[in-house]
Amino acid sequence: MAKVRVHELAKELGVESKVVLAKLKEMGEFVKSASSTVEPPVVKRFTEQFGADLSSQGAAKKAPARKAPVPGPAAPAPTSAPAEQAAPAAAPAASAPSVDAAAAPAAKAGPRPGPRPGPQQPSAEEPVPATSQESVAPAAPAAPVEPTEVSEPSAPAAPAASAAPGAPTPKAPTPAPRPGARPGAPRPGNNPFSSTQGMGRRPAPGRPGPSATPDAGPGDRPPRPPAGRDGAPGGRPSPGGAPGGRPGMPRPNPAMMPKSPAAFGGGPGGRPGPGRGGPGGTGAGRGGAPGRPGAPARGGAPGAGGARPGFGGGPGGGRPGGGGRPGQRGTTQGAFGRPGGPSRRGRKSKRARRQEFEQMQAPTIGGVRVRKGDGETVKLPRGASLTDFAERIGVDPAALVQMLFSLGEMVTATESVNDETFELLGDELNYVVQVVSPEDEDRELLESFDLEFGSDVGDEGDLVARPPVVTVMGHVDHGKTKLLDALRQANVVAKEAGGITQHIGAYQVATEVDGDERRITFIDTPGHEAFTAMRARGAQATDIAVLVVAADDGVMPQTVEALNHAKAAGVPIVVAVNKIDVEAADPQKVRGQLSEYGLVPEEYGGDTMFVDVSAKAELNLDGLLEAIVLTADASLDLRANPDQDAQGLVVEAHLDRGRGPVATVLVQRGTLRVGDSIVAGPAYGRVRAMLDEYGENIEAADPSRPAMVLGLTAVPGAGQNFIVVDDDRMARQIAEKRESRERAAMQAKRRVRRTLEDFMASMEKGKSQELNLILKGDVSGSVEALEDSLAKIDVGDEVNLRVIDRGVGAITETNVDLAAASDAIIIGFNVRPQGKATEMADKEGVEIRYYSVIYQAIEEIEAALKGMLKPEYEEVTLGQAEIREIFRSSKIGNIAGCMVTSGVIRRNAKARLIRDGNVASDNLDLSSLRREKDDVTEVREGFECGLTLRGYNDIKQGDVVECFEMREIPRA
Ligand SMILES: Nc1nc2c(ncn2[C@@H]2O[C@H](COP(=O)(O)OP(=O)(O)OP(=O)(O)O)[C@@H](O)[C@H]2O)c(=O)[nH]1
Repeated sequence: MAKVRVHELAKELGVESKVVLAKLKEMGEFVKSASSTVEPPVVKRFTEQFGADLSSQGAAKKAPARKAPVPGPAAPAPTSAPAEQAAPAAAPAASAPSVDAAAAPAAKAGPRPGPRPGPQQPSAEEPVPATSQESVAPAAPAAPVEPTEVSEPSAPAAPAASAAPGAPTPKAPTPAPRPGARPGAPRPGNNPFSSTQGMGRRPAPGRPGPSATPDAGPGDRPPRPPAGRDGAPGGRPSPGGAPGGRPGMPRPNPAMMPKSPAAFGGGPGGRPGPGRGGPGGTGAGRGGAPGRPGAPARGGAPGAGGARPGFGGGPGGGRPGGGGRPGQRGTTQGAFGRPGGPSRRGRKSKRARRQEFEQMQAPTIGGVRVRKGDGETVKLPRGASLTDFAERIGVDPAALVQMLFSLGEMVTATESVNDETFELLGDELNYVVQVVSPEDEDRELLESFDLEFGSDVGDEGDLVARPPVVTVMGHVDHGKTKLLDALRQANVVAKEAGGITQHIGAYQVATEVDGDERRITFIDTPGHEAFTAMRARGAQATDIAVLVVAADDGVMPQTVEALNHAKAAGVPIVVAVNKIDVEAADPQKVRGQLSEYGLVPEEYGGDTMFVDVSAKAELNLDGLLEAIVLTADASLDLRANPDQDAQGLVVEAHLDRGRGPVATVLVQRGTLRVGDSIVAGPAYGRVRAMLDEYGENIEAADPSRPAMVLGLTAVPGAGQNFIVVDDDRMARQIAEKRESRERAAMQAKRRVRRTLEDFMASMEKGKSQELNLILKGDVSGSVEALEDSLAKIDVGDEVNLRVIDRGVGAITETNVDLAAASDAIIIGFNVRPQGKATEMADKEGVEIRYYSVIYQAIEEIEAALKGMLKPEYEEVTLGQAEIREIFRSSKIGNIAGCMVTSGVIRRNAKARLIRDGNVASDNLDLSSLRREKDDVTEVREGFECGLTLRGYNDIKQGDVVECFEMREIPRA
């Protein structure tokens, strides 16, 4: 607040101006007269030191008057405003009258205050009663302060009590004692802030207080109106700053200025306490005495707040009784920003706190710190690598590698990791790792559209028998293809129709078994590779496997392999002992051999049907068909619901020039119809037309029926499932999601590989680079021609081209393996990949390039080689600037004040310093550039600028700074 004049201060304290003048002079303050102004800090100190005494003196004089008000509970009333404000708080606690009110707060506070204990309590009690009466008076001189407190309430109130009781005199005595006690506490006034306030206010009112003497009592001082407040609970409050506080505040007393929260109460709780107490005391002295004294006292006691202020004094303490309030006050103070400083905390926080947090979260395993999870689930596709896992949980793959190493497992970042290892890592890092197969992922995707693949809709009654789907497997050259061809011819229906003319990947034949026409569907792709590939995709198209064994050759490696695959898939086997037309045929031997593998012929008591046939001579083909039907009937329940949206598998697919994507699908359940919206793998569309194996259009395909579907947007992969959905939109959405997932998976694999390649290349090859190629062609002539032409490409010594393998024929998995191991690219000249080579190449990130024209291959490879050449650079001068002035900065170094004389000067460009026409220094970095006070990226000719050259200070007026940059020269 504003400055206060001596006479105002005197008035406030209820004494004569000369008294104040004298005291001020004692304090060493230079004051001339009653109208001299006193600075707030001085007022503060003054009130702290003499306020109590003076006010008590004053109070003494006015005592009478004071009392009046105080006493009655009514006290509050008069006070009105203050009282009211304080009232609320007080109310509760206050058991007693007005005064109590004040105390009340304290009371609550009490708890905390705890400190106060002993002494006070006693006193408190006494006081209490007094309190009730009110009054003020009390205050023993010395004690003054404390007494003021008033408290009343509960024990603690003690202090207050003293004051309060205040009944004038009588109380006084009591108070006295306590005072002592409290006082002990800190000297109230010491804390500049708190005290001040406390005192300040109180004083005023309390003046009386000072006198402690009850006698004088507030009454005397008429002015004391405040007393009223005091009396009223309100009074107290004021100190606290609490609402009540305000009231109290009225007093212009500079001391009150509290502003600083601290002032208020030092301790949160504190403030209230004391102050109030005081009040109580007050009434009379509202302050006066009480206030401060009390405060201090309490404060003291409590220790805590003690200091603070008088008022607040010890919150707890003070209030002895009531610590309760404190609470509140405390809060309030908090609001002010207590001590401390939030700011400081905030400043430090962000970074420091995050680090701390991460540290806490990061367990150290094997010396590596990796952030720990919260037990969340991480789904990984089967065969995922540590890099995949690291990406999902946002950590460095290298840390996981190191961590695993310390756990005893040596795994590279890109290597596929088994489920157990992920489980182990998950446990360590607090994640639940779920290895999800692509099929599971797809299932989830379909579920999100409320679709389910793989099960029939409806109940038993809806299921209808369907033909078995058969795959023919066996050793090389044992006659699989021949047999499939022969069986086509065996198709009774086909025979009538004139034979099958189309190969669509699967076909159906009809035969008669026990007089019934039975159909059988054959997958027209022999060999267990296709069968296995489908299974790898989670597709099981086959119901029965026909194992072809040449009677003249017997069981061979692939025979065993095939039967193992079939067994693993749980597919019943029918053995076709082929080539019985050959002389060397020994069908019995085959039976004997296979028995050793668990396939025991029925005639030997087993359950496997062996059928002797000749594909070439078309012998006993009907017998084989019958055996298939019988086996199906005996071991399988082949039924499906034909009345639902169709589902099934893609058996084969390709891009047809005229018809676009074409896919042969095998319906497994439901009926596929022209016009259906279908999604097959990442392809979708509406079935525009369907053809059967005869090349004829069909409108519908029921379970086990293969059909060639036209109308898809893309070519799906063999083994992928198809499903009919409600509309095209849903089909598109599902397909798009599948596609993006596949793309992401593929990119992830490739990305990893590239990174590794780059790393290895830089490590192993140093400056030179090498392009490894594997050449595959349709004929040896083309491969040689290609290699010769490549050898003639001249791109200098920096790049080496190396053909690490060459050969005739399809691109095989072996080729891909080698390419992956050597970071090579495979060039296919008029050849295509074989088997799973494409799939493997995708997985390994091996690039396969196909050509049918040699010069095109040469051209592209040459371009690739050039792309690998290190770029060449040339210097391009940007501009020059003349140094006109030099500004020296201890921080930045010498700053050149320049005028751009030509071109442009650009920040971060290169620069050279030219002095007297000679290059004084070259290849400098133009690290900062300014126009006026702004950082700029460039300054053009005719403008002034300030610039610095990183780490270079040897500049002089008249020097020229030439700015240039290096630009890449495109290769011819
Ligand atoms: N004598 C005789 N030769 C047969 C019979 N079945 C197949 N062959 C011949 O055996 C050879 C191999 O027949 P494929 O049908 O190509 O045998 P595959 O098992 O399909 O062979 P891959 O496709 O290489 O696995 C051909 O020359 C056929 O003509 C048969 O029943 N009797």
